[in-house]
This record gives sequence, C-alpha cells and structure tokens, in this order.
Amino acid sequence: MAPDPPALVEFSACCREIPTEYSKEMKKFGDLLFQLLSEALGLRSDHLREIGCVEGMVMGCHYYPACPQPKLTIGLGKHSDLDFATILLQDHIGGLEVLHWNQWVDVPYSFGGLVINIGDLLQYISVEHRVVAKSVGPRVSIASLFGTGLSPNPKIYGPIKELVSEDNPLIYKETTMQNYGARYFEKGLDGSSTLLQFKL
Ligand SMILES: O=C(O)CCC(=O)C(=O)O
Ligand SMILES: [Fe+2]
Repeated sequence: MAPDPPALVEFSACCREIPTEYSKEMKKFGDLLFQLLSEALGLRSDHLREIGCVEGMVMGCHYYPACPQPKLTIGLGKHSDLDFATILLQDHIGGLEVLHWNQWVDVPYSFGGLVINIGDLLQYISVEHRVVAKSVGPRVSIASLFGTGLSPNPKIYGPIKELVSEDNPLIYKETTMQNYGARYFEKGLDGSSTLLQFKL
C-alpha cells in the first residue's frame, strides 16, 4: 500500500474504499509510532523515518476458517515478522499468541485495540508469534507491515551507530532488506528466527 498504492480498480468493487482509507490511517499511525520509538531510543524523533522504516507498507489480510479439529492444525506457524514493525488489527475470535520467556501467551482481543509487533529489521527483540486454530470462526486479521517497500533497495541496514557503545556492543551484522528477505524465505516458517543467522 506504500509507497505505490495499487490503483482503486485493482481492488474488488465490493471492498475498494475501506482498505485504501484504512491503509492511509495506518501509514499516519506508523509515522507517529516510529517517531515515538526513535524518541524512546534517545534518537532524534525523525531518525527511524529518515532511514526508511516507514517508507513501505504491506497490508496482509488474513482469513482463518473455523477449524473442526483445532488440536491437529495450526492457523499460522511460529515466526517473527520480516519488517521493522507491524500494526495488527485482530477480531474478537482470538488465537494470536506471543512467545514470552519460552511460553506461549495469549494476546486477547480488545475492542478497538491494535497489537504492535517489533519486526526482525529493528534488530532488537523481534517478537515470535503464531496463530492457533479455533473451532469457532472464521477469524479475520489485518497486518500492516512497515518496511522499505517491495522494490529493490540497496540501502544497508545495521546497528544504529548512535546507540552502540562498550556497554551496548554490536549484536547483528549489517545487511540489505533484499538479502535478509532472501534468507527469510529460503528458510521458510520453520519456527527458527532468521535473525540468528545474522548474529556476530
Ligand atoms: O493473524 C494474526 O493475528 C497474525 C498475522 C501475522 O502474524 C502476520 O501477518 O505476520
Ligand atoms: Fe506475523
């Protein structure tokens, strides 16, 4: 949906305006979120925007049918997101879980609430999450993933120099979005984190 949103006619006529409007609002919210994250890190408020964290936005619209045998299946396998951060809107069915100290913890639905997941490219603590199958449903969720967009981007991403010190040493190698994405998809959602391959 950013930087080059598809033309309106590329959407089905029944859902043309809403995703476009929604993504515009999410983009604005993303700008604010990365401003706040920059400030929280002690950086200039436009730092993360300047390096391209909010340039691209992909909207993933998920549909999980009601499952007759939820114990035998999984909605969406364990992964962390291939982006800087994700803003997620889930409906009242539930099923989203995050891995916290090696335990799966429910992320309950909260009316009007948005879930924010830190992605791999912030090279910090990207959150591992999954969606369990439910016998009730369908469940619908909309993930707005902030990255540098889908076109090739030669920019190199790595530890933010202003934040590196003796007490806060480098943890990850530098990489490009393209190289990271290639490794991510090569591995697939096998439950391990692509970030581990980039540890120094
Ligand atoms: O459906 C959900 O709640 C999660 C979706 C998700 O993890 C993703 O799009 O990366
Ligand atoms: Fe995800």
